[in-house]
Amino acid sequence: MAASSMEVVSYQRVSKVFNSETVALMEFDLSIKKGEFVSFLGPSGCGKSTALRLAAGLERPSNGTVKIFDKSPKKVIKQTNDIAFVFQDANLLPWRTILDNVLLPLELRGGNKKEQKKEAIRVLEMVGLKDYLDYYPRQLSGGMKMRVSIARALAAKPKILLMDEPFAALDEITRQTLQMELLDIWQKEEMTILFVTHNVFEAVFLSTRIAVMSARPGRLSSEMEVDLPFPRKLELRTDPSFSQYVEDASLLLEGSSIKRELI
Ligand SMILES: Nc1ncnc2c1ncn2[C@@H]1O[C@H](COP(=O)(O)OP(=O)(O)OP(=O)(O)O)[C@@H](O)[C@H]1O
Repeated sequence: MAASSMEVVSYQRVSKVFNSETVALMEFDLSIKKGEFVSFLGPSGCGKSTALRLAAGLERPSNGTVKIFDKSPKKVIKQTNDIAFVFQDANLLPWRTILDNVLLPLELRGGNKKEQKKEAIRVLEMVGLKDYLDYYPRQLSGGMKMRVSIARALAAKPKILLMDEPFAALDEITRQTLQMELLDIWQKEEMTILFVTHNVFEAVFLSTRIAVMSARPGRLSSEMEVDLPFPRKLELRTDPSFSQYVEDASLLLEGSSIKRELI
C-alpha cells in the first residue's frame, strides 16, 4: 500500500477523442509518484497538452481514468489548492500590478488578506521579483512575466504543478535561468511537477523521468529515468553524461516518430 499512496497522478488507459474524429490520446498509461519531475516529450500534436489538461480537470477522458490522489481531478480542483497550472502564455491581467496578479487566485478563494499578501510577497521574492511588486505586466520582460505566472501558481502552495511549455517563447539565456530557478523551487517546495516540452535538452536537464510520447494518437512510447544528480547547474550541459541522456532521449523520440510512419 505504501507505494500506491505515493502515487500522485495516474493515467489508466486514457483515450481522448475530439469532435468524434481527432484521436489525441490512445490508451495512455502513466503513473507519477510524489516528488517526481516528469517531462512529457513528444512531437507536435501528439497530445502532450491534452494529457496535462486532463490532469487539471480541464478536459474529460473519452475512455479510461485520470486520477489525482486517487480522486477525479475536477474534485481535487474544487476542494483543494493541490493543483496549479502554468501555461506558455503568462496570462497576466494588464490592469493589475504584479502583486495584485499573484494575489488574485488567493482572493478568489477567500481568507485572511494579510496572510495572502505575505504569501504573495514570499513567492514573488522566490522568483526574484520582490522589487517589482507595484509594476504592471507591460513594464516587464517576457521572462519576468513568466516568473510572475510561476509565482501566481506557487502562491496557493500546490502539491502538483502542471506546466505546459512555459519557457517555449523565451530566449535561450532566460530559459536556462528559469529552468534552474524552477528546479530550485521544486526542491524547496517539495512539489510534483508535470512538464510539457518538445525540447530534448530541456527535458533531460529538468526531469527525474521523461515520458516519451508517440505521434498522434499519443501513447506512452517509452520512459526514461534521468539519473543525473541535483542540484543541476549550467555546467551539467557540457558534461558527457548529459550528452548521453540527450542522445538516448533523442533516439527514443525519433523511434516514436518512425513507428508512426510505419503504421
Ligand atoms: N479542444 C480541442 N478540439 C479539437 N481538437 C483538439 C482540441 N485540443 C487538442 N486537439 C487536437 O488534439 C491533438 C493533440 O493536441 P495537443 O495540443 O494535446 O498536442 P501537443 O502534443 O501538446 O502539441 P504541441 O506540441 O504542438 O503543442 C491535435 O491534433 C489537436 O489539434
